[in-house]
Amino acid sequence: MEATFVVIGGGIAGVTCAESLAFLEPEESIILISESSLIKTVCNLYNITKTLANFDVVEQDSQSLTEKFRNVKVIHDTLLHIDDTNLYVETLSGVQIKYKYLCLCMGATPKLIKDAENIPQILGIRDTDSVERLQEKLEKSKKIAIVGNGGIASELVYKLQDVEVHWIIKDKHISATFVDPGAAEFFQTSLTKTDTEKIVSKRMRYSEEDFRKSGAALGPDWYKNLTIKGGSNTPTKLKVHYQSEIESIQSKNDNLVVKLTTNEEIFCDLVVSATGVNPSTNYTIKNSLKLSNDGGILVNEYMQSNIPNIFAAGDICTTNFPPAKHWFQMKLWTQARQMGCYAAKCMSSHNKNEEILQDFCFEMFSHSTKLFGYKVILLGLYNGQKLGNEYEILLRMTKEREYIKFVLQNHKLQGVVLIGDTDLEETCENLILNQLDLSPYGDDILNPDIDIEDYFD
Ligand SMILES: Cc1cc2nc3c(=O)[nH]c(=O)nc-3n(C[C@H](O)[C@H](O)[C@H](O)COP(=O)(O)OP(=O)(O)OC[C@H]3O[C@@H](n4cnc5c(N)ncnc54)[C@H](O)[C@@H]3O)c2cc1C
Ligand SMILES: NC(=O)C1=CN([C@@H]2O[C@H](COP(=O)(O)OP(=O)(O)OC[C@H]3O[C@@H](n4cnc5c(N)ncnc54)[C@H](OP(=O)(O)O)[C@@H]3O)[C@@H](O)[C@H]2O)C=CC1
Repeated sequence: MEATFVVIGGGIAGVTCAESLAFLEPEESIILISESSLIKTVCNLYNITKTLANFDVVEQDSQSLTEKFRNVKVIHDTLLHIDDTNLYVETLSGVQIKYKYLCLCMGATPKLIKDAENIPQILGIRDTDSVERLQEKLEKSKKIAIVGNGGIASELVYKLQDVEVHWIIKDKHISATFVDPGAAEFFQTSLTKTDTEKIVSKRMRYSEEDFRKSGAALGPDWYKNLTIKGGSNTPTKLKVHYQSEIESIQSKNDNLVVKLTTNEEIFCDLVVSATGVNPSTNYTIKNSLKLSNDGGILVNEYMQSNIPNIFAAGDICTTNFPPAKHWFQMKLWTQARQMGCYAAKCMSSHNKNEEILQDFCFEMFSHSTKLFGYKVILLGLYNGQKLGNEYEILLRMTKEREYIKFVLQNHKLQGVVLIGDTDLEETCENLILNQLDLSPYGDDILNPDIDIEDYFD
């Protein structure tokens, strides 16, 4: 078997890459290798601003892709080996597929705490199977511990019902991968809300029917229609263990004893390790691909690895080019989609010997999500990333309504955190991109009596 373009992985990066190739190269053959018959696709895409987009994510039968694009073939199989000298891949079922260009989009797997190897009550979350396992174990649990202070932990803590939750975080404030201590304080009231008081999400989400197995990472609002309930008949109780790490976990008669670096001990039924991801390395290759310290395939500004006709996109790759001032990589859905699309453009341009222009999406970091029931928009260097101590912060907060943080350097906007319905995303994006001198406006820029949007119209 052979194809001009072979793409591996049925997650958002791989599927977007295959779809984009089909559009850009209608006369060339494309093979997508997906481990399952369900693939992730994006629909109802609309741009909120130049860099921010909202979209629905649906899991579709891979046949829909082949029906839509006659030059795409989907093979349900697993990549085992790449022979990059003779340009073919070998799969688990023994098929060899020759390629001219190969794009690796095999995502990542949860990076669990070390005790997980020996203790089955320590779980991670990545795909629908792992969530089902969590649901099953939770039903029998009265008390659980969650370790990690990023996206998954923040979402789980808000969603869990009928269980006592001990949230173990290294930092002085919650949700540290996304927000600063001020915003964490803003979220505090949400933490103590009862289930019925919690704000219902109105954003993109899966329907019950869509929530099926695919092996790919779950995405925005994955928990929306799920019941994630413990086995306690009392309402959810939460205790946050700040500046704590796990020292050891012992399993005693199906119960776990979690010892923290603060010497505290937690007796619980289950531990959820929400401690980040490791890029997939579940294949072999004849010559070496250069990897970053975190195991990601290093890619240049054209999503190209050190082996010229092997490209990579999404959670499996680590960017290795001087980024634009306001951009940095994070393992997120949006970036996986953008990289999948851009890798397709790069491979196609390479194939046609055309010049490649870097995509606008690498100009500025942008992320739209939901935390503790609030809309959260992060733009540019929203936490002062890359700025050292050389920046100022302007804040405006109205309890339970909005939290706005501007990060300024030399009176120019470098990043923002917008929580709640602020309607400021477009204005802020423009101010970051065009680096307007804001000194004439002073602190008035966040004066609630002034409509910033009008100001900069
Ligand atoms: C619980 C959860 C919630 C999240 N929420 C958000 C959110 O709200 N917003 C956001 O922006 N991001 C979110 N993310 C992150 C986002 O889902 C990922 O960044 C994104 O899906 C990565 O896409 P990908 O295509 O690179 O990888 P994946 O989705 O991991 O897809 C990789 C695919 O490759 C397949 N594969 C692996 N190895 C092989 C092989 N050897 N051969 C063939 N196929 C293989 C896998 O089965 C999988 O289908 C969330 C992640 C999780 C786990
Ligand atoms: N709403 C959203 O946008 C969501 C996004 N996601 C994405 O899905 C992926 C997986 O999510 P998640 O697992 O939460 O990963 P994240 O990278 O978001 O967070 C991992 C957290 O675990 C901490 N950590 C790492 N190792 C340890 C350890 N050994 N002990 C204690 N804490 C540790 C990290 O701290 P430190 O950084 O200090 O190492 C960090 O706080 C991420 O790419 C995430 O961005 C997931 C859910 C929602």
